[in-house]
Amino acid sequence: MPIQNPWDEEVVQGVQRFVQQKIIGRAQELEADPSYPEEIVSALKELGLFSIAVPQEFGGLELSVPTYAKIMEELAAGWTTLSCFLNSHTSASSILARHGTAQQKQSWLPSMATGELRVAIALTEPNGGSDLQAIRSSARKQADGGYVLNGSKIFITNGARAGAVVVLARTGSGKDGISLFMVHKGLAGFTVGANARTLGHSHIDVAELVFQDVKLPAEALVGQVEGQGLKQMLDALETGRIAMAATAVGLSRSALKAAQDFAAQRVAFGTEIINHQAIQMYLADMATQTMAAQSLVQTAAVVKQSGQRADMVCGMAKLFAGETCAKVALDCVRIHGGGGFVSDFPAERYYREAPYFIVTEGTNEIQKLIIAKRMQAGDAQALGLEGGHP
Ligand SMILES: CC(C)(COP(=O)(O)OP(=O)(O)OC[C@H]1O[C@@H](n2cnc3c(N)ncnc32)[C@H](O)[C@@H]1OP(=O)(O)O)[C@@H](O)C(=O)NCCC(=O)NCCSC(=O)CCS(=O)O
Repeated sequence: MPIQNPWDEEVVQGVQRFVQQKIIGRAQELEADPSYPEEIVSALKELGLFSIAVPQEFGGLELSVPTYAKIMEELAAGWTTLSCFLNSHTSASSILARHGTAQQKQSWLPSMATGELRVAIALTEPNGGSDLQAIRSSARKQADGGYVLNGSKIFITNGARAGAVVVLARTGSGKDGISLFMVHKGLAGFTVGANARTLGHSHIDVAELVFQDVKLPAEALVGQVEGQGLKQMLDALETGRIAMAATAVGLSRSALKAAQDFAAQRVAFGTEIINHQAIQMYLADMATQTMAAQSLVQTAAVVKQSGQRADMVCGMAKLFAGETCAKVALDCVRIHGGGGFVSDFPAERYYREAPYFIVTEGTNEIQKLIIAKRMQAGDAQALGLEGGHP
């Protein structure tokens, strides 16, 4: 019986064609080229991929979460950087689509859909990132209804190239004292600091953003309600975690393919190394773990699409896919032997890129805390994980 995939096949096939025609065989060269791949970003715009979470009435594709996840996987199977161009922008679009006022949607979403306006999300601060309630950036309400924003953010993906940023800031105390703001670049007092140098994805900005007495209009407050920012962001992070888990699956698939191809042509002890059981054991584990991660990511995407709270299963997908990716990338290096340690083969790049999926979008240790907390809340039962123990 054919498996009924939960994603939109036609859209996914279009992305697969793009990856096949424009990326496969070029990723090493693209990664090594220090210039920014404008041509590739433009192609992503032409494909409509900056509009994945934008409702159709604002010019978007309004794709389902399973389709989004599959697209991220396919892009990453070509070059993980492609998915990293899209993740925070898609999270920002979904925040506006789900929580923005009619006026906010009208003024932001059409230009975000074309990619003319790229938007980043800014959570992490110099004093920490795992504990979102500990943020220190503040937005003080003014007599005219506007706000004055102060604080700084670090490690902001696409932060330098984005034309605007969704900023998490304190407007009061406690968990209900956090709000989200749409902040345009170019506002007085908003500066972009240095881009961090990173282990992989050299074309993705990892920027510092500084806000010094930035005057925001009242309309900058997402949804025009204070105190909802933490929940709005935690909800968006569920999709962000699925997206990064799917990207990790794409990378794992590439590492698996590279390892298998190398093993099929490399000769040792009188035969191609793929004929040695030691190598077969690795390949079998890599394939099984990659497929398990792929299935878990799609399960998380289906749960998220259903509208129910999905942080437990999204945490599981991000945890498992991230750890699998790191392991599969390391095994790919092992199978390449010395060749895995030099940049002539992509194995070395996969190995440098993989740890990103352990730490991004909430570290994997944070995912474990979320999973354990939601088990206490009964989500394991809802996901069908409860046993028959009396
Ligand atoms: C670890 C955390 C989850 C800890 O959260 P807290 O313990 O501080 O908060 P909670 O008490 O769990 O929740 C507060 C409040 O929100 C509600 N909630 C929680 N989760 C959700 C959800 N998924 N959807 C909706 N609402 C949610 C919860 O019920 C509480 O409300 P009530 O009390 O019930 O009314 C959190 O701090 C966390 O996730 N930390 C990790 C931060 C993170 O992921 N950072 C990564 C940043 S982005 C990045 O890495 C770069 C990528 S980029 O795109 O640039």
